[in-house]
Amino acid sequence: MIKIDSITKTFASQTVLDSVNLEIEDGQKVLIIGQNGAGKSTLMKAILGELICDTGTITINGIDPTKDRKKALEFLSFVPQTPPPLKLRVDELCEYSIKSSGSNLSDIKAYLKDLELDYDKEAKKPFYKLSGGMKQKVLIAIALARKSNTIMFDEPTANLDPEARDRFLELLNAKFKDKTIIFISHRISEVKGIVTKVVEMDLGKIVNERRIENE
Ligand SMILES: Nc1ncnc2c1ncn2[C@@H]1O[C@H](COP(=O)(O)OP(=O)(O)OP(=O)(O)O)[C@@H](O)[C@H]1O
Repeated sequence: MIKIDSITKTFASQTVLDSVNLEIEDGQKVLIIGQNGAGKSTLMKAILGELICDTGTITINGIDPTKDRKKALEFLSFVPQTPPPLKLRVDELCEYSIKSSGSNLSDIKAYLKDLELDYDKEAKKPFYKLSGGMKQKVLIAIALARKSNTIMFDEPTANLDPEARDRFLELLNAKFKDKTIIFISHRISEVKGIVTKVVEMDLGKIVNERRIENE
């Protein structure tokens, strides 16, 4: 369970997170929505322990990510909005994740296959030379293969074509029903059919929270 209790963060004179309270139960599929600059990515950074808030607390299964980041990150996988320009080859990147997280190559390959990317064909290419959509697929497969119980995606479908987006959602629905999943997206339609709760942010505040029934 993720518990966010009254967090506030101010940069210079701008309050980008303003007394944010949120509880995410195990297995929930949460969409965080809001306009550019609403504070969505900043909230994710706070959950990941990358950002220390001015006030308030966050716990991931009881662990404060700013105090024991290593332990908190065992529970979390994250796919960023912008893939980093890594010079590592795809196989080296996968190897690095396998070593640091205890995942395995056959899972990564299987998820890439589900996303219609042939690992063997791309393995020797430097990551930065892949197309935007291919990079996103590699990062998604690596994140899914980690054994964490929560997966966070910042705009996961931004670089995916409609067919790849459908495959990504099918994969989550088929194999990740038990995981806690947090999406940031501008459109509910991008993650339709999977989300169980929508959290709307505006100017650093949560302005609306609603549950969604998926048939
Ligand atoms: N390190 C920082 N220093 C100063 N201001 C920052 C920093 N990080 C974020 N901000 C500001 O905080 C506000 C919220 O940014 P954030 O990236 O969280 O928004 P967002 O909701 O994710 O937006 P988008 O939909 O455009 O990705 C913005 O006004 C941004 O300029």
